[in-house]
Amino acid sequence: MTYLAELKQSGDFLTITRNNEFTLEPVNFTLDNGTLVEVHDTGVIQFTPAGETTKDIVLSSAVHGNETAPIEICDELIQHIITGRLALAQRVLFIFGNPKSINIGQRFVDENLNRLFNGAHNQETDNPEKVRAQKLEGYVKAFFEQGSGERYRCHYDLHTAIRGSKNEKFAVYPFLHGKPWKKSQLQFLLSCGVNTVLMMRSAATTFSYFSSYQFGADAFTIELGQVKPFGENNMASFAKTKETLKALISQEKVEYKEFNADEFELFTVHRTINRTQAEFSFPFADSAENFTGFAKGELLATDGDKQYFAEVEGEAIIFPNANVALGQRALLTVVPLEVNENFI
Ligand SMILES: O=C(O)CCC(=O)N[C@@H](CCC(=O)O)C(=O)O
Ligand SMILES: [Zn+2]
Repeated sequence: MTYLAELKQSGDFLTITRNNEFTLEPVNFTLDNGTLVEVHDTGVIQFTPAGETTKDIVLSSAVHGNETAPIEICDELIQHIITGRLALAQRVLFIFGNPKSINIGQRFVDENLNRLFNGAHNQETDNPEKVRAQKLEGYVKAFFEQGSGERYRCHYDLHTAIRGSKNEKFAVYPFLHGKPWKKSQLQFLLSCGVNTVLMMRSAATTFSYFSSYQFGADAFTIELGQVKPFGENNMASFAKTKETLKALISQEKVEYKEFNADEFELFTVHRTINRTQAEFSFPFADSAENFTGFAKGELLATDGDKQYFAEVEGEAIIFPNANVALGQRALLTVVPLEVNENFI
């Protein structure tokens, strides 16, 4: 195995992944502490500690290759695990989603990988992202289904946002089809430094929705900050996230402080505005931040000859992106949500 010795010595799975953009020969080996390391593919590495475990944890990053801070967080965790600096207490599957997009420093190569999950990759044309989405679904399926007995499943898909945000860190809580939102998961997010959460109201083709819907995993897309090139991230601003993820994977149990609704800003999606025409624009500048609120009646977007106006006082924008492919989401709008009986 050309890369096995290098991986064992350095733990630098990210470089090995970046040097093998589309495929990587599977290998496995055992660390001195008894943890089994299995490389399933480029960017896909699984750790199974010796002894009893109770949780199956998926940590993904680089689903968009230009979102480097989450990549750096996972890279460090993987290196610390392989070099013995961090001993695991739980099963963990790390995924660098789109290696080629990391190397070109772009959100994606041909198609947004994070719109190709939950079966959306089955559409007509084939491209590397479609092939990759199908493979990643298979690795996550195998990982969760390998776990025997009653086990806890979670998948945290780590991103950063294109624009700045009034709430620097926030999470997207995939639609749960009426199942209750979990306060314990909000406590995990708060421990990561994330106090702002959007509750989605419809099915999606995102990685986090896939794990939530298909395997009942507690899952989020977690926006940890703003897109920056490698080396330009202020890693100090991710310290709480790193520490919380480290505790999650290296401890048998993790205690979070008591839930207090006052510590959170919760939103629910008011609507999704898709780009259907080539002529699509926003009236606001590229510098407009996520969570910017609009007065009722203010223009939000123009799609061809259709104009969208804020329907609710304070309707706020999330993920505005006029450059998405036709038919894809160009804007989410959200309105505040209070903790209610659907939170347990
Ligand atoms: O900043 C943006 O416009 C997008 C940032 C990002 O990649 N967000 C995810 C959210 C996925 C979700 O809705 O769960 C995405 O757009 O894929
Ligand atoms: Zn992203």
